[in-house]
Amino acid sequence: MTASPANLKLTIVGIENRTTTFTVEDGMLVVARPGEKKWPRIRTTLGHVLWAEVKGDSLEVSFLARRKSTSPLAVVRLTGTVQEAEADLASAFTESLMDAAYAGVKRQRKLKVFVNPKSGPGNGIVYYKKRIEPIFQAARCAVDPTFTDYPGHAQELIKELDLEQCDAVVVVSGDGLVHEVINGFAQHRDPEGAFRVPIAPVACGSGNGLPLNLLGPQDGYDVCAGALNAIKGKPMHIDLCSVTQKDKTVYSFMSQTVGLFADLDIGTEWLRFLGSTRFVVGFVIEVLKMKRCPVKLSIKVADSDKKQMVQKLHGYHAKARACTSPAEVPISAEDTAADDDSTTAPSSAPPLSPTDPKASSPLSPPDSEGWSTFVRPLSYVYAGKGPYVSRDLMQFPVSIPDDGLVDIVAQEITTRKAMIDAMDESEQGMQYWLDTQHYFRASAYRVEPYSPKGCFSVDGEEYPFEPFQVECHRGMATVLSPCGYYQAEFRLPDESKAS
Ligand SMILES: Nc1ncnc2c1ncn2[C@@H]1O[C@H](COP(=O)(O)OP(=O)(O)OP(=O)(O)O)[C@@H](O)[C@H]1O
Repeated sequence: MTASPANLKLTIVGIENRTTTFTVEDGMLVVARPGEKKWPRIRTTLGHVLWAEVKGDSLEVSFLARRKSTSPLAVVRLTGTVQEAEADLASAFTESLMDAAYAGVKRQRKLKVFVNPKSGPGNGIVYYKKRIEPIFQAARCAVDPTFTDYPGHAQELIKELDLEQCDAVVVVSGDGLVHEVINGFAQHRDPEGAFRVPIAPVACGSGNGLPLNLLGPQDGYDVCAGALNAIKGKPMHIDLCSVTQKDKTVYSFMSQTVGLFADLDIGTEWLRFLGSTRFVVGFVIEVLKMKRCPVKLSIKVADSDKKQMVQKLHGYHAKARACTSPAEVPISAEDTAADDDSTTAPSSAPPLSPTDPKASSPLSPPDSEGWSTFVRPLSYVYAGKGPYVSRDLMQFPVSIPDDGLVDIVAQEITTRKAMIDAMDESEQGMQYWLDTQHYFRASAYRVEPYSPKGCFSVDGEEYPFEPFQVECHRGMATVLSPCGYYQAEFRLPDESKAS
């Protein structure tokens, strides 16, 4: 049989004594099972095929598929007996199907898996055993699982990771355990080699910013989509931020915050049972308190024009989508402010409305080294990489994965109503357009508290409320991604209304 993915077809009668026809057409696997009542015709992309083989007279085809376009992914494993007359055709079919399903991807990855039994509402172990492990087994991956026993357990083990024996580190948890893995890599005897090992997050926590950014809002919380990404995702570089306090440095892949959102992150541990709703409830509680954030914020600004930042994002996405492989995703010179002139002043004044009486820049002029100071009273400072920090909040909508710039939101004190209203479409990042929400892209920034009391959160984990400096390091870590860029759509407000 001269099988190519365009014309593959196999009809056998050996699966549950029914005639089953497998067809590959237009990059899809179609399985027709006329006698099957519940799911007679399954259609799924070749990328969702986990395994296909004939061994002796046994056929197995395993894949992920959705019953409806909005359903989560489910594992389907079809096994049956192949008659002697069908054997050659079935072997040729499964070999061609596997070639197409794993084009450009190493089969049977070696996966180091961490499962946090305590993350989010505490479903990690159940999800792992019932939904994730069967996918790894179907794909014949070599899996080394650890159920973490205490905070810091994953970090201790990752420091000693045998890099030769690991194609990816899978983190079945929230963002806190990813933070541990990143900092374990930094302490590895070969940190450069360790940071080349890609991380594949599978969402089981409360925030799950990283899986949302990599898999998008539809699949971000789908543990099957996360498992598939671990098996087939392609390496994508992301920036890390070093956060230095006194003589200690930690690495942050997602966020650093002081003020309202830090109080929320740290102060709502008791609401963990609510899952991601914890952050919505916590936000309302903190807005009602409306505390000031007593800090001095200094920034090495690269960009602060909101519309231009959106246009740059769109330019980046257009190029990224034109690439077939994440490794090819380019960053154009005009998108890479971190390269040469990251210490220059903002390209234009922040977009305050023309009638705003305070329509002067909220930043002091830059000093000789390019540092400016934010000069208005603050409610919070929220900085980070990656658009989503949780399902309900696209905090950094114009973030680009590896351009060496960290996004910084400086929220000026405003009314409670304005803060609550702004959260209305915060899952689409619409708070970005608030006049009182100042947004900078920067190579570095510093925060110096004026008061001894407060909370400081890095990737959702608590750190001392003491001065800190952050520097963004271009492409320092690696994650797995289905497409090579953050999957979050963000438009100019007039475009959003038009659609
Ligand atoms: N067995 C364990 N018992 C208690 N804590 C643990 C255990 N294993 C890991 N941890 C810690 O649990 C903390 C929270 O984990 P994680 O961030 O993964 O979940 P989450 O907070 O629910 O999610 P998110 O960070 O996305 O909001 C991390 O600081 C991690 O170190």
